This record gives sequence, C-alpha cells and structure tokens, in this order.
Amino acid sequence: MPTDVAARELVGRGVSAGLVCAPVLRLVPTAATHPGDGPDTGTPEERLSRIVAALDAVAHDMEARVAGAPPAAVEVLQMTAELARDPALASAAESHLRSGCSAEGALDAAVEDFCAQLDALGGYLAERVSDLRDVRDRATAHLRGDAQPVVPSPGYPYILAARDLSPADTATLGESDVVGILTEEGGPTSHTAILARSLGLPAVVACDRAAAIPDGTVVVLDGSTGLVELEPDEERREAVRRELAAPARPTATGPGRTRDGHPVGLLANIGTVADAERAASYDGEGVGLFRTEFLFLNRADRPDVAEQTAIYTRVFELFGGRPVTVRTLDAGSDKPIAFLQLQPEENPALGVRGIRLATTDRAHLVDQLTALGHAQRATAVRLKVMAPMVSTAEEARDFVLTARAAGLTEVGVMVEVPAAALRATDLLAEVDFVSIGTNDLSQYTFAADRMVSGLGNLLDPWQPALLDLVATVGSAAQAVAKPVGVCGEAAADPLFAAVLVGLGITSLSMAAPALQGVRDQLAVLPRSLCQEMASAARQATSAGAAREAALGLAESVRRLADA
Ligand SMILES: C=C(OP(=O)(O)O)C(=O)O
Ligand SMILES: [Mg+2]
Repeated sequence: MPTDVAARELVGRGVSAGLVCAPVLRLVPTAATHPGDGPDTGTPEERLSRIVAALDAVAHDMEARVAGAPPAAVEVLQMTAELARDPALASAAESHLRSGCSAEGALDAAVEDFCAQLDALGGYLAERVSDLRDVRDRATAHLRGDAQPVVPSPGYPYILAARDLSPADTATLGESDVVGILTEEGGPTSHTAILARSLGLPAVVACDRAAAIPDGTVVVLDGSTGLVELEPDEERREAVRRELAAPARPTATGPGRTRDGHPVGLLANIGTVADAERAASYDGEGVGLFRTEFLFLNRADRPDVAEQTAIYTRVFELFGGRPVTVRTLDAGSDKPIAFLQLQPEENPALGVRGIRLATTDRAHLVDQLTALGHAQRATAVRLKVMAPMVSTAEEARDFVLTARAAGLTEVGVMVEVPAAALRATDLLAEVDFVSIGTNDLSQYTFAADRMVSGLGNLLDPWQPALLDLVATVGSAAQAVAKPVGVCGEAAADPLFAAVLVGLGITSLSMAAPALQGVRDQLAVLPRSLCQEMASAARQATSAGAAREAALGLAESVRRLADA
C-alpha cells in the first residue's frame, strides 16, 4: 500500500454508529493558510467595510446552502451564518483595526478573542471554537479573493477524510457521494459528530493520522468501535458487504421506551433561544438541560429579572406542557462574567464555580430563580430547575430552599462531582430529582481536563470507574423512586444510552439530532438486556473492553431478531 500510514489499523473515537467499506478521499484543503497575514492596505474604515463584506459573504454562502439541506444541516448552516453576522465580531475587529491591524489581522484577532472566551466556558460552547475559526478561514478566503473549499464528488461512494470538517463542509453531505467520515480532530459533541449521527453516516473522529491516508485507500470504518482497517482483504470486504445488504430496520417514534415498554424520557439539551426553537421541532419529550450561561456572557451588568423572565418565557412557550429543565448559571472564575467580581484563581476548574458562586454572590441566584418563577407562571411549562456543581447534601438543601422560596416546585441538582455521586442517597433526600453531567463527572473522577484532547481515553465515558459512579447514583435514585437523568454528551451514543438505562437512569438528554438514534436503539433492546449490558460493561477493566462487552450483547440480540 503506497502510504506513509504504515499501520493496517487506526483507532479513533466512534461517534456515529455504522459500518462502511469504501475508498478514502481527502477534503480539498479548507483552511486559509496563515490567516491574519494579509496586506495592510486602505484606511481603517475601508478595511472594516471589507471585513463586514467578507463576513456577510460567508453568511450568504451558508444561507444559500440551506435550500434542500436536511433539517440538522439547516441548523448548522444557520448557526454558522449567525456567527458570521454577529455584530460583536465586526465590532471586535474594528477595535483591532484601530490599534493598527490589517483587515485579515483584525479579523483573526477578533475571532481569537471570542475563541478564548468560548474555550474558557468549556463543553458545548468550547466546541463552537472550530466553527468560529471556520468562519474566519472562509472570510479570509473572501478577503484574498481565493476559492471556497468543496467536498469532492467523484461519482462513486467514498469515505471523506480530513484533519477536521467545518459545518459548511458537512452540511450538504446528505446528498453527496460520502458514505462515511473520518477526521483527526473533533469530539462527540462536535458538529461533525452531531451531523453524522443525524444523517446516519458512520463516523470516526480523533483518529490520529487520518488525514495522511492517501486518496483511494480502501478502508473499513466502524463508527461504533472507532476502528479503521486499512486495505482489508477480500474476505473482510465481502463480510462487510453482506452485513450492509441486510434489510433496514424500521425506526421508532414517540416517547422513549425499551422493547418491553419500560419508559425512558428522551430530552434535548439547549443553550440559546435559537437552540430551543430548533429542538422544539424534534420528536422529543422536552428539555433535560437548558444551559443559561448565554444570558450572562459578554456584558458588564447583570441581566435583571424582567430581561431574564422575557427570555425564559420565550423558551418555555416553545415547549407547551412538556418539561423544561433549567440549569442555573454555571460560571466560574475562568468565565468572563464581569458583574460577579470573581477573584483570580490558580485552578479555576476546582474553584468558586457553579452553585459555589451563590455563597459569594447570592443575588444572581435569587434573581434567576425569581425570573424562572415568573416565566413558569406565565406559561404552561412544567418547569424543573437544577443547580450545577453541587458536592454535598447541604449545598443541595440550600438550593432547594432558595428555589422553593421563589415558588418553584420541582427542584434538583446535577451530579458532576464524585463526592455527589458517592453520597447520592444524601442528596436525593433533599431534592426531587438528580441529573448526571458525565462531561464534568469524567473530568473530576479522572483528574483529566475535559478540554485536553490528548486525555481522551481517560475521559471516555465507558471507563468502568465512571460506570460505577453512575450505577451508584442510579441505584440510590431507584431506592427512593426519584428520577435520575443523564445530560452529558455520552447520552447521545445509542449503545451507551442502553447501558445507562441498565444502570437505572430514567431519562436521557442530548443534542436534539441524536434523539432518533437513541430511541431506535432502546426500541430493540429489552430492559433486562440493558441491565446485562451494564453489568458486563462494569465487569470490564478498561473502557474499550467495557464497550466491547456491551456491544457483543446488543449484537447478539440483533442477530437473533434478524434470523
Ligand atoms: C452536562 C454537563 O454540563 P456542561 O457540559 O455544561 O458542563 C456535564 O458536565 O456533563
Ligand atoms: Mg458540567
């Protein structure tokens, strides 16, 4: 094989289930090389109007691709257009122009300012960094008069390989020759993963050297295990073809349930009003996590009760009588929330963040809960409210009392800290429900920064230690018959979702496009099998073995059903 990728197998992270065998083609290079290096011509006003025109051209380009694009792609394209049109971006570029930057330099500096803020916020917001840099690269190409990148259309099915894919690259994959996706970068919450899942395209991300595989190399890609086999022999290719020729299974609709009818709430994660609008149109049972940080970012003054009430009301109206679970502000000293007057900290992830802020600044919590109470009374919503980063039963009790004083009736806490998981029984005695945030629970269990991609194995939700903590919380909740959700990104993986059900989890919250895959998976597995999968996974001694054990059991059922 004429390749500098010597291995016959590569392993990445499977983020969209499915098996495919096809040649690899690489994306025509997308990123503008050395963004920010453009010439320094024209007055600052002229440079600003060139930047605005370039950003506008990017927004138009995204909008032009919307027609005929699948719903999940529309979402991504519109979000990218919104990023390009954000007036804050042009005004940040303007201030860099005033300090003498070229048009390209000012655009680059403005984008990097925003990226630093998003990075500090972590989670879903941090993954928008690559989207923003893509906007910059496209706008830079416009400033330079360069052509915009395209996905190849060779006229035969192929696996698209790249260092990373931008929203615009992936948005129209539904109608292309692409039958699988393989990237070196990206995580389970990246837009590539979300879109791949919604389009049913098998995808593997975080796969070292993926972009070095030469065009034309035939690979078998498994979007469940993350395994990529290079130049498999004819016998293997034939086995994959046979598997793919098997008849398609029907898709499930309505509330989530296992094959034997055990109900599992399927809910959406949202972080903005626009997210809420999109999520409301999916077949889901409500919202399991409404991240409210967007209301507090990039402003010098705190949003007052009236402003917050208006926004919560808009969101609640979208969901009618469905439950909406709002998480109170999850900020810390690494987050640019000016009015909270946070002290600098050496180690912000372990500092005054989440509910701990209420001890230093109670007003923001009381205002937020008051606004939520007003919005609840103005709508038909079933409001559930929960606090982030709770570690002890005392913190839980204090939050419950404060929320009840604001007239809120369903009050819970997130379980994101190992101490909270280990003493879930104590916390559950105080609250109406708990919701496990696997993103932070992994980070704190493994002492592994969730933003460091090199720590992916420790942060793998299949780690048996994480499963043990989830099981502890699941059993504690079952013992007192209280709901226990999972709202970390791991809930979007259909196989992992089945294991969560086996661990006693009663609802799963995820990016809306992932709902269908999880619903379909649960619909074919009886609850008893989910429990067997969970116990097999917990008996394993590594993340990989845990996954294999669960997958083996799920596949045995599928084979029986197919026979
Ligand atoms: C859902 C979670 O919260 P966030 O990702 O917003 O920190 C989590 O930690 O799993
Ligand atoms: Mg969290």
